[in-house]
Amino acid sequence: MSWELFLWLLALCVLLALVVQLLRFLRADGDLTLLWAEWQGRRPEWELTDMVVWVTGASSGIGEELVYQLSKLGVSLVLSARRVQELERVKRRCLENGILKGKDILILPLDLANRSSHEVATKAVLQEFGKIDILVNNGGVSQRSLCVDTSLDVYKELMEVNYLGTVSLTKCVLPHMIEKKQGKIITVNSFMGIIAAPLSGGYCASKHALRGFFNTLRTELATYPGITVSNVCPGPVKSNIVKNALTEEVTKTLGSDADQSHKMATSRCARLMLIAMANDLKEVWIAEQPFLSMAYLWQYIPTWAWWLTSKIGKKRIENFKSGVDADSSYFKIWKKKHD
Ligand SMILES: NC(=O)c1ccc[n+]([C@@H]2O[C@H](COP(=O)([O-])OP(=O)(O)OC[C@H]3O[C@@H](n4cnc5c(N)ncnc54)[C@H](O)[C@@H]3O)[C@@H](O)[C@H]2O)c1
Repeated sequence: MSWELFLWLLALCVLLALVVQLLRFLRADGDLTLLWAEWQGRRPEWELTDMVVWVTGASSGIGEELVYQLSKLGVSLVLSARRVQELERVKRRCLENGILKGKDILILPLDLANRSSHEVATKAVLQEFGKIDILVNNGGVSQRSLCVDTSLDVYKELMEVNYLGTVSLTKCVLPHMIEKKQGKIITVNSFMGIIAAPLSGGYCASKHALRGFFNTLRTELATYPGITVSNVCPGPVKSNIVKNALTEEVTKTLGSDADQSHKMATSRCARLMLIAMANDLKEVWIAEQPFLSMAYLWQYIPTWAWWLTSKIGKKRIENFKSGVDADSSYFKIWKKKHD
């Protein structure tokens, strides 16, 4: 074979490999490290057994689905949120579908905004189970309103619940993990902690703040390699987050159940979270395309990201003003093509 032919064949192979990778990327629903960990990494079924896992926001959406999947792994669970009845419903389902017994699940009502209660709650968990191996900071509230229209009280509430509440609970649990030199702190952040988008100024600020805090905490815990800090950043996932989103006033939530067909299945998001937990990944991005590409653009080509975000942003505001879900109408077209 001549050298020329060999080089042509080599170029063709490289091109084919690139096309295959591109096609894979178009179907990816997590960042490359996370998907690698799913393929080759530690399995949650081996890594997360016999642990005490405390999940906030366990009464709905991502937190609820996560505890169902955890209840099949043989862990002890602490379910926290504000509504006891909802937590009892979730506990019942855990017992019906999982391998846990009643004594393995503690219902612990908790309001993230009521910071003075966090120390007592932490003591209650330690009293019940003697340890806390994993804290999943999942509870949170979103926002749909323009900056010009939004009362400062809304921003205050978002920072109280999403940021200060989460930081407060983490600070209560941290001394225990430091004493044991062991633990995992998982915080459900958001794409809004990486990128920016109209209608979510306060939410975006609270999630950016969380990312800054937990990235700093990780550097401070460098002398404790047994304590790991993970930021989980989902894109749109099916849940009640938009329905419960705050609007211009702190007393007013969006209230309507918008079309969620363009969003990722909650079960898939929870499974990828378990992979991140089992493999101690520092930050993971969980989203279907085209949302996933937006995170890559913001991270690696911010000039293009700004250009695209301002184009999409205009449509997002138009949708919101005409009462349609901010994202569904245009991303649904992409999704239909690829389903
Ligand atoms: N669903 C998405 O598209 C999406 C995307 C990115 C990030 N997230 C994040 O995922 C996490 C879970 O949200 P979700 O999508 O499951 O929404 P959800 O509304 O279904 O669940 C939110 C949970 O947080 C709890 N919560 C709210 N305020 C609280 C408070 N003051 N004290 C204690 N608990 C409180 C709720 O009771 C509920 O259990 C949130 O942190 C959210 O920011 C969601």
